[in-house]
Amino acid sequence: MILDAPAPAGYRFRQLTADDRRAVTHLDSWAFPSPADPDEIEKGPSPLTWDRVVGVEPDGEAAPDGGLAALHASYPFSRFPVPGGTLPTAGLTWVGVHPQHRRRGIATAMIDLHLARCRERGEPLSALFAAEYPIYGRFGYGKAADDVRLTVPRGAALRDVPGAAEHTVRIEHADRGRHAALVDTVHRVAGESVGGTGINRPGWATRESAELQASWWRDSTTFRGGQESRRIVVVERDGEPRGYALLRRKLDWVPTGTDGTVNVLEAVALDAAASRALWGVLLDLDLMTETKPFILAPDDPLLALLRNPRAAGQRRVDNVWIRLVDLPTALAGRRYAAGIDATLAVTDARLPDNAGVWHLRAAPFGAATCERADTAPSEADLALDVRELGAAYLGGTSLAGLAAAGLVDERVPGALAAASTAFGWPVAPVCSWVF
Ligand SMILES: CC(=O)SCCNC(=O)CCNC(=O)[C@H](O)C(C)(C)COP(=O)(O)OP(=O)(O)OC[C@H]1O[C@@H](n2cnc3c(N)ncnc32)[C@H](O)[C@@H]1OP(=O)(O)O
Repeated sequence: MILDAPAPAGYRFRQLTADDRRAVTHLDSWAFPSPADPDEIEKGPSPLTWDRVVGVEPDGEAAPDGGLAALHASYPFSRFPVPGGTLPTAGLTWVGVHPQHRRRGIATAMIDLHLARCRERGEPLSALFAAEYPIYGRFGYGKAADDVRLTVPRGAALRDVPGAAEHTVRIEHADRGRHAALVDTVHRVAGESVGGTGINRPGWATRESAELQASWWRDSTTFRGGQESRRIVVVERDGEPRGYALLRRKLDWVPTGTDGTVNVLEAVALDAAASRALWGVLLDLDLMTETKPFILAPDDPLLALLRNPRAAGQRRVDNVWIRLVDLPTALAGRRYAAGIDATLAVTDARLPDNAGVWHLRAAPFGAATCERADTAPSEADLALDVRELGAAYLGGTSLAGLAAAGLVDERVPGALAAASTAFGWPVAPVCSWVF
């Protein structure tokens, strides 16, 4: 794997291994302050796949706590959902620079190395969750999905769905041995066929690696923030799991009675009836005053089932960001919601191979091709930066909306409406968990 990319003067890259766990934990606690003691964190499983973890060390004398000035890593998503299919994708994560070493170009050098390694591994996309919104646009990542955060009052009325009452409900302590297979299967199937429609949900990454699995099921008191241990609600029909929710309740006793919150970590259902059955439980737990789903797709069934969604105080938050690393493979690797035959003049300051004019052709919901075009950029149908292509890639950001903001240039009249429709997708992109 490439490591000889240039680091800023005075620093060098080093491939890390599991033996570097202590240094990684300490650096991470500098980058992301947390009340958790690094020694306590070290006792649990790490989510990292070590051959994807690269550290930055200062030349000369090693600093304390393992000597790292910075690190970054990526999660392996071999089947990352894109519109109508999947592509190998690197989930960039754990990007952190010690406060003493920041603003010297270390993150920039790490991301250049990350993109080079993605290419070497044959990953045409990189995805991430941004700790702060302004960081990643400069590196060619576009905000490709939003999620919705709600606070639903207890007992909020839901519309009826035929068949919901035919579900049985289990409420149990969440346990990896007992529930991991159920959670993985329902989660995967729900992403492949949203609500049983047969349409997939772009961005719906699965926790593929053994390391991510182990870390996901960890339930240390250190990270509970005063909440109970993790519980699971499973709804079943004819003995088959049709949905689940992972949750933690928090209860405060106040002079007027009780003030409790149901924090829902992840709620997934395979069809409308299962969704209605699941939320019926989650919105009516004793001693609770409100239910807070952590991440919901903007088109999650709950929003349509609530009789008064306005009362749940909806807030949209940026979810997955996408970077096209290998542009032609990425554009040919998804499906399009309408036929498209267009030339795109693309700029990409970090990966010049992606720049130039590309000819994208696809039948509606069919296979696509993307080839270099012998067209002058001034004569291409549309012109845009790779960042905007990343924003539109999962189908959740409209090219027309970006054009209205001056970020996409329509050079041939009519091309924008056609391309914007084609780049859309019937189901909103989202990832149900933060990586
Ligand atoms: C996918 C993930 O892992 S998200 C996690 C990101 N990490 C964190 O938020 C942890 C805390 N922050 C940090 O560790 C660091 O500040 C980082 C990683 C965000 C940036 O590292 P640095 O080495 O300081 O970045 P670098 O020096 O390469 O800066 C490059 C440019 O980005 C800008 N930039 C860096 N961080 C930020 C930020 N948080 N907000 C806005 N701009 C930023 C710099 O000003 C610089 O701009 P310029 O090129 O116009 O001068």
